[in-house]
Amino acid sequence: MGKIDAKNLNLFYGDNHALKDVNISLQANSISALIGPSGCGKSTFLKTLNRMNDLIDSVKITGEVRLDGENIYDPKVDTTVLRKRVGMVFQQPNPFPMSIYDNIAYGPRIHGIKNKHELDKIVEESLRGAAIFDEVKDRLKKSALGLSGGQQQRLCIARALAVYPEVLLMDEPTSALDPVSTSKIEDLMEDLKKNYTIVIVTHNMQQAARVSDYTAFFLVGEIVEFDTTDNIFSAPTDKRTEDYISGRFG
Ligand SMILES: Nc1ncnc2c1ncn2[C@@H]1O[C@H](COP(=O)(O)OP(=O)(O)OP(=O)(O)O)[C@@H](O)[C@H]1O
Repeated sequence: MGKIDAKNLNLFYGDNHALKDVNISLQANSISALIGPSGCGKSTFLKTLNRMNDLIDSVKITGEVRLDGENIYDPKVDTTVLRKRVGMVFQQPNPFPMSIYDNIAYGPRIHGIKNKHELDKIVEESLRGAAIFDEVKDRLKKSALGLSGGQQQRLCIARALAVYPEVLLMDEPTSALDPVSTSKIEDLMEDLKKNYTIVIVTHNMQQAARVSDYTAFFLVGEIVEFDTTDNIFSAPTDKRTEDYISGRFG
């Protein structure tokens, strides 16, 4: 059993069958990369892992996604609790228009933490966890919108960490960033996987090869191949995987 197991997972946007019988087991304390051409269902699959697709009216989902063995699509599941356990970082850094401190304290406050001392501790721990504390410690009360793009993205990672998640979903987290910020986030991911299960969508093959332990290759809604990143990049078993990673299509 993995930290997350998808079983016969299908997703339809109206008539569009966007995920076709996806079966995959994602291991704890590892980074799994989702790769594949545009429109093949990577983001859709990522969003099924914390039920973000529930927010779209036309969506129909069959099959299961198990988190620690329990189906997150069971009607009894509280999606607020689920999304606390399975946090998400988006492509564009999206800090709230408030102070750096309040960005991080936002989630914990919603979950009922009011004590200032406790919040101070969470804010510092989360910023340290996202390797940005030293850069912002003297301006915690200043607006988060004054940070650079790379700093904003690390702030968003810190914000995700502040509610003590178990899984971090990252949808192309570095595609809007310069190479230096990208490299900082990649180093950070390596560090974070000691404590979290990370799933990342990336268009960047080099990034998938650099940071991930496992790679899933998606094509028109199906997983063609899922294996260790070493195997996917050095000895793929499916010709379509080989063609994609060698740049013959996509
Ligand atoms: N909100 C939505 N409503 C309807 N169809 C959608 C929606 N989001 C995605 N789709 C469709 O589902 C399919 C998969 O899209 P998805 O965004 O998951 O692909 P992707 O692999 O992440 O693509 P990209 O690499 O371009 O981000 C596409 O056909 C897309 O048009």
